[in-house]
Amino acid sequence: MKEVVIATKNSGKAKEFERMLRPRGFEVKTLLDFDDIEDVEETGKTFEENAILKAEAISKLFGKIVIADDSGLVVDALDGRPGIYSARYAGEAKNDEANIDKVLEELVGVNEEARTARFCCALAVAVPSHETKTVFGTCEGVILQERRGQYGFGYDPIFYVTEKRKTMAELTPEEKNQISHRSLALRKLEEVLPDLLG
Ligand SMILES: O=c1nc[nH]c2c1ncn2[C@H]1C[C@H](O)[C@@H](COP(=O)(O)OP(=O)(O)OP(=O)(O)O)O1
Ligand SMILES: [Mg+2]
Repeated sequence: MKEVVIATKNSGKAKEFERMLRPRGFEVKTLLDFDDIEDVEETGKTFEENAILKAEAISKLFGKIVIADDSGLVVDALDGRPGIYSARYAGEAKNDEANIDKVLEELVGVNEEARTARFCCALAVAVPSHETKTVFGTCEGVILQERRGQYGFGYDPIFYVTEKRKTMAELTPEEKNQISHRSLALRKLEEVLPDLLG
């Protein structure tokens, strides 16, 4: 089985990559499979820049091809926040529940039509001695006033996908992987780098 390393410590992302890549014949390794790998500082100004920082740092460390994912929630009524700061929106501790509470509080009094948002995902592939490639995927939705659903991770319970009439957290993992920003970006990656994932 071919191995692919994803430079993430997020178990929600890790499960999604496993579910998407295992049927394509890959064994997925993430940073959760290794001890003591330091966090790569996300000092970029865009999802792409942060994905490149993570992919290149871990590729250099392992001497291998590495894919990194930088993603987040962009809310129109909040001028694009939490955006690249999604993981630590309510504080350094990276707490999904606190992050959701903060977004809901900031949107109190904002009516449904103005609660549009999108999930964004930049994937970067770092190949030793080659130029790093990036792709980008988005998924449009609306922020509800309360949580719904048990699946997924992060902001999924408050992100309503209009065409599915469900929140991301009400979709099964398979259903989420058919429409998500992450799966769209991965499909683009297959087009850009067919030798890697084809
Ligand atoms: O499908 C998603 N469904 C719900 N929430 C999501 C999704 N995709 C990203 N998100 C949220 C989670 C986290 O608050 C932030 C990602 O931040 P991001 O820095 O890319 O990841 P992270 O720090 O959790 O792990 P790592 O950097 O090790 O990959 O956006
Ligand atoms: Mg991060």
